[in-house]
Amino acid sequence: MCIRLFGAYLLAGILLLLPIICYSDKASDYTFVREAKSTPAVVHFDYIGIGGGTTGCPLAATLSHGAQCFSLERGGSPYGNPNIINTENFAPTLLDTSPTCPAQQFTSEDGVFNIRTRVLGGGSALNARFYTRASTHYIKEVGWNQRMVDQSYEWVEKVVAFEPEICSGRRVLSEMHLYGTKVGGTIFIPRKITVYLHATVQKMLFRHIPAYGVIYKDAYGIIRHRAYLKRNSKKNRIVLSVGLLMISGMGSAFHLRAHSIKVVADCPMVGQGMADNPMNILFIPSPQPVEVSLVQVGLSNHFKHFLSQVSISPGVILEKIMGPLSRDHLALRNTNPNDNPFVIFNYFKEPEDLRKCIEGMKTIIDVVNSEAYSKFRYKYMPVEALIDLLLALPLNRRRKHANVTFSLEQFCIDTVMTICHYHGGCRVGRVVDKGYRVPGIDSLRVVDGLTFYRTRVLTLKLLHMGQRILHDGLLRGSKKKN
Ligand SMILES: Cc1cc2nc3c(=O)[nH]c(=O)nc-3n(C[C@H](O)[C@H](O)[C@H](O)COP(=O)(O)OP(=O)(O)OC[C@H]3O[C@@H](n4cnc5c(N)ncnc54)[C@H](O)[C@@H]3O)c2cc1C
Repeated sequence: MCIRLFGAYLLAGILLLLPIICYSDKASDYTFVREAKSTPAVVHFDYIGIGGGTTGCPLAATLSHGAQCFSLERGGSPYGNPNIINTENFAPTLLDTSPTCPAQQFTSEDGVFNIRTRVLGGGSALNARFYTRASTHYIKEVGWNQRMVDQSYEWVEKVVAFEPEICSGRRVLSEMHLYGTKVGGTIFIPRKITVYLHATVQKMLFRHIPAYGVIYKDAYGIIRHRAYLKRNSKKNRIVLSVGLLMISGMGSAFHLRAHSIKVVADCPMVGQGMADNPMNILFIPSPQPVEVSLVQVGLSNHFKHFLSQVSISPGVILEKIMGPLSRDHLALRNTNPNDNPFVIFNYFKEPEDLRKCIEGMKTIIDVVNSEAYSKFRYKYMPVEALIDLLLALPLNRRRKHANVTFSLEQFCIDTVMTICHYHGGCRVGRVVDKGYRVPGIDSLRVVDGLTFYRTRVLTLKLLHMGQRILHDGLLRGSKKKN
């Protein structure tokens, strides 16, 4: 599987591809978005969402139908930030290392540079805008409702996703996510959402087993804020992303005790099974100017289209492996939610992943050597020279072996990068059940990218999960059995 990327984000910064001013979104009037430092010390809500990212925003919008919903995001607003709203700043945003920047860099134990997001909208505010539908096989496998899935795709494709268009600029998807999410055929306008920015949740609060609230820190570093679930609410839930599970006391008891964390539930599978889609690239210098754009063509469904377009668009060609079999784990280094954890993905541990990478690279080389591509590369640079050029760049922190130019197997291993599609670590059936509950903790749902085990159909999943949680609350409200 290959994807064409004109300006792979890390390389683009290094290689200074041509900046072209394209488009920028205007900040919307978000009266429900506030700074955490100006908030009361104690608040009560029906739902508390931790993290205002790709998962958190649409979930909050969905859950706010008929309930008071509170969303806590550790980053700031993407609006007015030129690094986020303009496509040409894609690479500089990812290379920014300032303490509050939207893209918090980390390096996995594999020696591969990676990104954690820190901004309202999360990955949707930063990412490369590549969107695909999931296969019907996948939808059946995870047990989702096909009718609702189809409806959701229609909505996503009408409101959020759009056809690739060179120089169309970036859209901040969180705007769509916060304003309305379609559930069961209706667009809800989330008047009952309150979003706090620069609100870093420190941990969840448990009374015996039920989760009943969270403690969060504001931009001044003050940890006096508390948000509690309303006691008399029929619907109350905390919905969070995974990292905080361990800090809050859910994980391997052995690991938690090593960090002096009180064990709420011994869940040894939390953090296990982490995978990341490995990415390998070739950079092909072109005698012709290269226009900057993000990932806009996926070859899974559009391979023929891609090949037909190759002659007009030189640049970087990459391949990534979707749903790699190689997996490893995530563990805490300390109890600060802002610090990066220990993460190892063990890329290419499984021979099948390596086989796919070699196949992908062979396809890329065939494209580069094709007649159609010839005017977009220098004739005196054979593929070996392109590989040598790549090796001269700080792609990762891995050892480069002597045979890397001649062995595609070694090339894959030594030059592996990431496309930031890490997943696993809190898988359905291992940590959470099909309703995204940690068994035994009814007031808690864990929904984020780490609950995936294979592919990426996030927006769709959120629409589905929001409806499930709502439905669950409504059933509880009417005293029906769960
Ligand atoms: C550079 C890049 C390019 C990508 N390109 C694509 C692409 O083209 N197509 C695609 O489908 N996917 C892409 N992805 C992946 C996609 O964006 C992610 O899979 C998705 O955003 C994950 O959603 P999430 O809700 O799990 O996490 P996020 O969207 O990262 O949201 C997590 C949020 O939680 C907040 N948070 C974390 N801890 C706390 C805390 N303690 N308190 C309060 N808030 C907290 C974070 O600040 C963040 O905003 C890309 C990702 C990156 C980084």
